Amino acid sequence: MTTPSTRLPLAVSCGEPSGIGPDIILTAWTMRAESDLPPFFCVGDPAQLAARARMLNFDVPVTIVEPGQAMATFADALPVVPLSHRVEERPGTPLAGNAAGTIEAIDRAVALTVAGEASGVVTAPIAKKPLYDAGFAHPGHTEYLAELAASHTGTRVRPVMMIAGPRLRTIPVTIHIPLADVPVALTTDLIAETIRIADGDLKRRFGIARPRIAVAGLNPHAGEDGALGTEDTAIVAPAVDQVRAEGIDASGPLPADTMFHAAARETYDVAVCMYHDQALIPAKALDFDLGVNVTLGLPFIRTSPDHGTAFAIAGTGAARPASFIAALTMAAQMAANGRAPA
Ligand SMILES: NC(=O)C1=CN([C@@H]2O[C@H](COP(=O)(O)OP(=O)(O)OC[C@H]3O[C@@H](n4cnc5c(N)ncnc54)[C@H](O)[C@@H]3O)[C@@H](O)[C@H]2O)C=CC1
Ligand SMILES: NCC(=O)COP(=O)(O)O
Repeated sequence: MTTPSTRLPLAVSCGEPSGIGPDIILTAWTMRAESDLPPFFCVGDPAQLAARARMLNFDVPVTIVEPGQAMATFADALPVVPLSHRVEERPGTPLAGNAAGTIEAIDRAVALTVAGEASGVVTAPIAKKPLYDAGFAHPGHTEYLAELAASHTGTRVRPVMMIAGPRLRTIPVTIHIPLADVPVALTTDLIAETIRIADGDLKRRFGIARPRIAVAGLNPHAGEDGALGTEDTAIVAPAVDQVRAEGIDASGPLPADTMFHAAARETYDVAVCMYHDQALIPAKALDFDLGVNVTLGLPFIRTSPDHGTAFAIAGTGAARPASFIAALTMAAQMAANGRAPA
């Protein structure tokens, strides 16, 4: 892996073409000066992006580039590294025929970053269902990026999702699985591994010298000493004990209902939660517009806005770009911190 550099652009994958990905990419580019945006290129279909710009009444010159030309182009035009697949412009309606381009954009953005032509990957949102229908066999970006990373490096990669906002960072140990499967999927090893990855990446990528990690219980009141479920004492607590013995500043299992209020949030740098909604509800409730989805544990930088494809407002001009801008800014900051995992 090449060490990321701030002298490189970020690679933005276009995401679901029928969603608000094109809207937020184009809007962010128009705000590049006022938002002091790090330069980026989009991996996407230039014709589709130009069509969306016209629909939004944006005067955005879309210019096809090689990645190496993006830095020089960014001030005057939106640099686009073109896909080999064409993408049909149909805001609000996901099309099965666009799936190949959506996936190619992720593949190319990762490949260019691994090859040292971009400082990190910022993904615009994908809709899961149209990709599943097209045969995409991964729950989401997070898991797919880990597979791509493993294929580039030859090493197993365990990806960890973190939603990071100005007021709260949370990590779900289990991600896109049915709620009923969560208790079975949770193991002491999985929780301990998640905490270790969080600890390592918060140090390396975010410059937090000794991350304070709060670990949520699974059950109400963290199981109330076994009276409300046994997983907290049998599975979660041993994971916390294990990582504490290794020197990590972890605490828990904590009752999830009382760990997200303002005073409680002052006591930790990240909350490790047991399932998707336990982590994402407080993060999005507090910081939806400024939340960033970061994948920890990868050998390259990846961020994304915390929101989805918002089909109902694609092409209308109603999509707010703030979370995408925060994702760009955070990726650039992580690149400036400059350390890839050992
Ligand atoms: N990083 C990613 O790739 C993510 C993808 N998704 C996918 O997005 C699709 C839609 O998911 P939903 O649950 O409906 O979540 P969503 O985030 O797309 O939309 C939720 C609500 O927030 C609004 N909204 C979202 N982003 C907005 C923005 N930038 N500006 C203004 N309003 C905004 C939408 O209009 C909607 O009312 C699903 O297929 C899901 O899998 C969801 C979250 C993240
Ligand atoms: N709920 C978060 C989400 O769907 C984003 O997932 P991913 O595509 O970044 O893995």
